[in-house]
Amino acid sequence: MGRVLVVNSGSSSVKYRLLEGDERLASGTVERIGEPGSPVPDHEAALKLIGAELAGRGLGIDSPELTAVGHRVVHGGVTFTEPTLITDDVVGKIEELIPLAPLHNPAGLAGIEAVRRLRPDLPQVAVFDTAFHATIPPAAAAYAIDREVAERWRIRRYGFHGTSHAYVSREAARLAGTPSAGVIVLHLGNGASASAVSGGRCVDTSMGMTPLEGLVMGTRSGDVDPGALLYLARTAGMSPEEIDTLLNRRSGLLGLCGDNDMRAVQERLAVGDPAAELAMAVYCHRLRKYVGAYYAVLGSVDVIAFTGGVGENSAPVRERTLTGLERLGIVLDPGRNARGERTISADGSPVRVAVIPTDEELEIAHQTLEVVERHR
Ligand SMILES: Nc1ncnc2c1ncn2[C@@H]1O[C@H](COP(=O)(O)OP(=O)(O)O)[C@@H](O)[C@H]1O
Ligand SMILES: CC(=O)OP(=O)(O)O
Ligand SMILES: [Mg+2]
Repeated sequence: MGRVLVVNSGSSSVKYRLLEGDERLASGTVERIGEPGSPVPDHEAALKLIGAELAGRGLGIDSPELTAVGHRVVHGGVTFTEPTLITDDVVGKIEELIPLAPLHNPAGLAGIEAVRRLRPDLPQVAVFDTAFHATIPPAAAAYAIDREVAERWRIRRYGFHGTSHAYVSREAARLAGTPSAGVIVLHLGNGASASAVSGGRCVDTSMGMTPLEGLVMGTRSGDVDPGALLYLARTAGMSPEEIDTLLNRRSGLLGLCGDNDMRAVQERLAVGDPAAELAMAVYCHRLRKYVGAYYAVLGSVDVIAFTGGVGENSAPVRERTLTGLERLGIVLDPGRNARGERTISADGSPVRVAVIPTDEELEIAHQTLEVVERHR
């Protein structure tokens, strides 16, 4: 057992948790980093706030009881397929990957550097979002573009939210009672991704080279015809930066109806708002398509698991995504779904449908301790 601080740096938030074994000593979130009008201009400022909060409770980075710090690092490229003890060399390699994840990797690095300045001796571990997806076979990982270009520019499917997909698929297999289970995980937060997992190994995922491909998200488009982007560049005269902003920040639910928060979309649905109806319809249609695709990829599915803020809390999304799929052996129980029970499929449904709250921080803590103990 040891005491671990977990720092989960997202593009605009930092979540932290201090754990002793599985016991939570402190936790919190700093949000809206760098947004207009926010009191927190950047990740460094967020980390200072967190450091001060912990120090104020006698639990600061300088406390001798602290065994290690675990950081979420979003992009590990092909370089990192395992949680990794941080050294100067590792930091350099994470820096080299910044062009692949310009919004996310600098945030992870800021946390690592902040701790190193205070406690250069303290073991730190990077836990990569991409690592769980390293097992995806070439048939699913390669894009059908010129091989030389793809290799030179490292263009392939990496996948993200791997810590969540790993944790939730393991819980789902436990629920199914067999480690060889076929599992489809639907991680639906602000970012959203689906994965197909067979016997604990990921075989496909919806996010790609960047966290933009796949499902409809709060502000990100997910799948779009790449031809449309060429058209916007050539004919509409949009710059790469403008297209980036369009797809990452002005699309998804926000682009379709003006609200990126699923709760707001649902409230507008209740009063018959047509833009909210379209947003919900596109969101759930995309999800349903990926469920069908991953069903075929796996060949046999034991559990479909919903997780993330939307997956854990939105009965309407779960219902719209999976109703009418009885011929695939997916039989939802409307009462259980409305109550958000752990199992929301009907008794006797060949495929179990489950709501499994994700816990990225706990998973990062476990992986961090494993790495630190291995290096002892
Ligand atoms: N009761 C709820 N009903 C529907 N959606 C919800 C509910 N609670 C939270 N959400 C949605 O969850 C999303 C955030 O998910 P979360 O996993 O917390 O995000 P993050 O990716 O930042 O960790 C938001 O779109 C929010 O609307
Ligand atoms: C990688 C990614 O999309 O992360 P988030 O959902 O935290 O933005
Ligand atoms: Mg999340």
